[in-house]
Amino acid sequence: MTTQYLLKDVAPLGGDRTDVLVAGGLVAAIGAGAGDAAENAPDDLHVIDATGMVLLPGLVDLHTHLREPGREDAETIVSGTRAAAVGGFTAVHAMANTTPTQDTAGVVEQVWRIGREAGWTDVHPVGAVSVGLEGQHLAELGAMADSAARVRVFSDDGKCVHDPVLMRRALEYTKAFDGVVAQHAQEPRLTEGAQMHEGVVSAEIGLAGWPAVAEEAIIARDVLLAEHVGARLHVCHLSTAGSVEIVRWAKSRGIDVTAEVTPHHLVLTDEEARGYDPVFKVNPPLRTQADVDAVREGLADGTIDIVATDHAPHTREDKDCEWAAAAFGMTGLETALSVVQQTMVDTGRMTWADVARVLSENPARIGRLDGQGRAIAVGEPANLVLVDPDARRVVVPEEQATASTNSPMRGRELPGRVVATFLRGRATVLDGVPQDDRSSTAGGTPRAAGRVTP
Ligand SMILES: NC(=O)N[C@@H](CC(=O)O)C(=O)O
Ligand SMILES: [Zn+2]
Ligand SMILES: [Zn+2]
Repeated sequence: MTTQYLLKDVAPLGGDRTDVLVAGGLVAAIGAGAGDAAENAPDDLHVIDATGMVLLPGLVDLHTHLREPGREDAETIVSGTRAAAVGGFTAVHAMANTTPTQDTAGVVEQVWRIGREAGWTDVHPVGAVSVGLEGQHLAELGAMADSAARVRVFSDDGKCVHDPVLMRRALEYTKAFDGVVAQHAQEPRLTEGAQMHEGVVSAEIGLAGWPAVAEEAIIARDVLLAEHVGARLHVCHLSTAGSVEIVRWAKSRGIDVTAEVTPHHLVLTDEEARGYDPVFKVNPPLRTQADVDAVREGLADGTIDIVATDHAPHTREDKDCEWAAAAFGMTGLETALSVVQQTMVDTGRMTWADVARVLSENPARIGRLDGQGRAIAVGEPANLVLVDPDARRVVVPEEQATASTNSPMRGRELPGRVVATFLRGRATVLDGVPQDDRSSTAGGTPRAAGRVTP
């Protein structure tokens, strides 16, 4: 007998309060009498008083670095997906810049399978566009698409697919199986040695700059290529006002482009670099307040389709050093929803239904996922996250589930708390706590953090 959950007095998508029964892996009943639909086994009915809480479809991340295989000292598939569940996610896309690279059917199947055995979230490996992310030869895109991992998102993330001919070929190939190329838009020559955003702050503190045009030039080229080929394109971690304008223009022209913004680009600026703390070193770099304002506006008006974490865990050795030597990247899975609440919901720019759109529905659609990002309706798979928007907490990276501590939100007070996460009706998180040893119904028992040896 599997546990059934009755969420009492909950507000689906922030709307009217009602009761929701989760049973048999599904949303089994919605409405005042939902509890009556529970099977006659009171011991197995777990009632949650959800007064004041919001129920959303499980979050879907299109851009997560899980680091396994190769850098299990920074994160593993288990620790990263456990962190994702704590953050309210039920599916993540695992970026391809692993060692070995996720550029063959064998490697992506391995990542997918370890994720499935871990049971914290669905894991959808992203396939590399080029062999070894080297930008020379196309990887075996078709074989990855046809593999058990059913790859639909392809990216050399961390590196830009710079060669326009290779980019064109990738768009042509992925079009054949309804895949998408997710581009890390960074003109390499314009960003050689770059350490932070090029602007007033970089000039004042003496760090080499990464100009906005290095991002915008690639996005402009790629939307034109996508139009020419008739393929779909996804823009990773867009960060400048100019990028928002280009994507807005491309969409108005009917080009099949989608774009993401990270939580950190919604809230932090290049002013953070003044303290030379490498926790704020990230690619693309933190930009100016005008850029932050523009990406918020772009997200609110639908120009930017999704928020994706770009969760990029790094070891202390790779981060606790001088700025120039430190790795690019910051963690984000466990704070993403709070940052979106703080910057978009609590400021009146978006509703909770909009949050569901940008953190669940749209990323699931872009990744062509089944059973994720769906409406909260009777008969749908119970991939859900229960949020208490009135809670507040101070971020302590050492207390997070991720294996790394490079959170730029350290010490900040953020609104909102994930109370529970359900993956196909099984609670991966309850009362904010990951459910390491709960027995499961589908997909195996979640495994505790630590390396899974396949
Ligand atoms: N975002 C980052 O600063 N770093 C990412 C790579 C990437 O997303 O470009 C990483 O893999 O560490
Ligand atoms: Zn990137
Ligand atoms: Zn990334």
